[in-house]
Amino acid sequence: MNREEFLASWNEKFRPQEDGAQLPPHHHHCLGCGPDNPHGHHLTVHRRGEEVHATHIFDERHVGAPGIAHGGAVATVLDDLFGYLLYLTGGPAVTRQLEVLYASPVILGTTYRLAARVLRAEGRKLYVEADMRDVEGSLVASAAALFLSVDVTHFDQGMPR
Ligand SMILES: CCCCCCCC/C=C\CCCCCCCC(=O)SCCNC(=O)CCNC(=O)[C@H](O)C(C)(C)COP(=O)(O)OP(=O)(O)OC[C@H]1O[C@@H](n2cnc3c(N)ncnc32)[C@H](O)[C@@H]1OP(=O)(O)O
Repeated sequence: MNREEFLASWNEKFRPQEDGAQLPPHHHHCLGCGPDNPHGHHLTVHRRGEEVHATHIFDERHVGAPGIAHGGAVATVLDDLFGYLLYLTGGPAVTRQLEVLYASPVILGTTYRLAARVLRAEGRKLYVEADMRDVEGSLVASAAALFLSVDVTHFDQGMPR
């Protein structure tokens, strides 16, 4: 994707999103949510009020201990979910710090429900939190993160030269 395409898709993504709307992937190859990434989680995320929600099933591509999701894969999904809050706050930001609490093993092939929300915004800083629960509602993981808002030129660093 070149810079012009990037900017065009950016403006489209950051339009206001109605409550209940399915939110667009960060981009088509995003590890968390890109539909065209064969290694990815293909996260599908909706706006629910001032939160973002997703349902996810980890599979053998995400294995750590046998039958259990790798902690890095769980962190990927939580971090990517945070990235969807940016559609509600209205501008780009990136993860500066991420803390994950692993409350119980995340079992492959099992449905989990995730939700994330903004706790507070202070200038460029966005403090966010998320939780992941089993279908009975028990907490299996939670995360807290600091995102820092960036100008779109931040992403020039990854553009092909
Ligand atoms: C190609 C396609 C396109 C299509 C379009 C879609 C693309 C979508 C892309 C993006 C959308 C989101 C996608 C989400 C995906 C999931 C999230 C990720 O995986 S993000 C990737 C991982 N993260 C990084 O790669 C960041 C790497 N880090 C950096 O680049 C820098 O560190 C950065 C930009 C985050 C900050 O650098 P500074 O130089 O701007 O900031 P300083 O000056 O160090 O700090 C700013 C303020 O923050 C405070 N601060 C810093 N750390 C703090 C901390 N731990 N606690 C409290 N305050 C802290 C500082 O004290 C300072 O505060 P004072 O302004 O002085 O008041």
